[in-house]
Amino acid sequence: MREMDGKSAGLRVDGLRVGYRGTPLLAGVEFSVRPGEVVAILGPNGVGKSTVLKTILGFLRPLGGKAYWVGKDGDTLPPLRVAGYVPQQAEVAFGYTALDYVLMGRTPHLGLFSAPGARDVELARAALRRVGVEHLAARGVSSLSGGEFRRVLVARALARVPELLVLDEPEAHLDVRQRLEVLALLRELADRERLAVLFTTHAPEAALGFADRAVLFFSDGTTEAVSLPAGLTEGRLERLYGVPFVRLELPPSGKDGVPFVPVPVFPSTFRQGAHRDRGVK
Ligand SMILES: Nc1ncnc2c1ncn2[C@@H]1O[C@H](COP(=O)(O)OP(=O)(O)OP(=O)(O)O)[C@@H](O)[C@H]1O
Repeated sequence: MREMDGKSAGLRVDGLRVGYRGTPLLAGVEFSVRPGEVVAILGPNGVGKSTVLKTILGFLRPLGGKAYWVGKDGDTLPPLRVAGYVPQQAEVAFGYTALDYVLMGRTPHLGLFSAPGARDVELARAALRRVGVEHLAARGVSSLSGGEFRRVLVARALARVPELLVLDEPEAHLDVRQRLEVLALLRELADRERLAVLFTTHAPEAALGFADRAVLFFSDGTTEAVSLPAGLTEGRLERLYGVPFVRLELPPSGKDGVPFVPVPVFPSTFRQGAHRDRGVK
């Protein structure tokens, strides 16, 4: 891999400050995602995870710092130029088939006023095939299950033939098996096709099972990038969510097995509603 100013190819996020109307939510966001790597962002509701993704992609202006893509040949580009994006919420377009919907992912490659051609259709079909739902090509997107629609959204991002895949809570609202399959697909896209993959999640076990590193966004506005599995300690998770965690050690299951899972412990004070009385007396 060629280096530029000592920097590997991939996404670089340098001292990013994000927020709205000049008021920062998070500062000093610093991490990288190289081709073939999966990086997970973890943090409580409302801390700014989606805001960071949108800022990296250029939909929002940074309050400070920058995010850029270093290409294989050393060129620096805005990340949006090389990215496929799977938003947290996507409009289900009534009247569109899954194939039409995935074809929308080709839009940045089409000339002004030009319709998708045979190659666009082939790339869209290939994207549906890669996520295992080519058989749904002719189905209306509004008739798809949550899990099927998630895969179609990933296919729409892949139809751009991206080098970077950015996903906002890709496994939200899915059952355990579907979550596993979507996360395994992300790992496979990184391992087999050398995509750089960045995703947000509320599940520490999703990061532990499938990511190389995690970036933690704390509610005090600070952030920390940690290696996995070692960096996802009970102490850091408690600081992240304000809930104690215990470590469940797992039996060795081969060299790639996850050695432990952090489990949240819901304190009895919450069960009894005591937290609502805190500070009242
Ligand atoms: N357009 C906007 N203008 C002003 N504030 C906004 C805007 N969009 C989001 N926010 C606020 O910024 C904060 C961070 O929102 P964001 O969606 O980035 O959080 P998140 O970490 O992705 O949350 P969740 O886990 O609930 O999806 C929230 O308080 C939200 O209300």
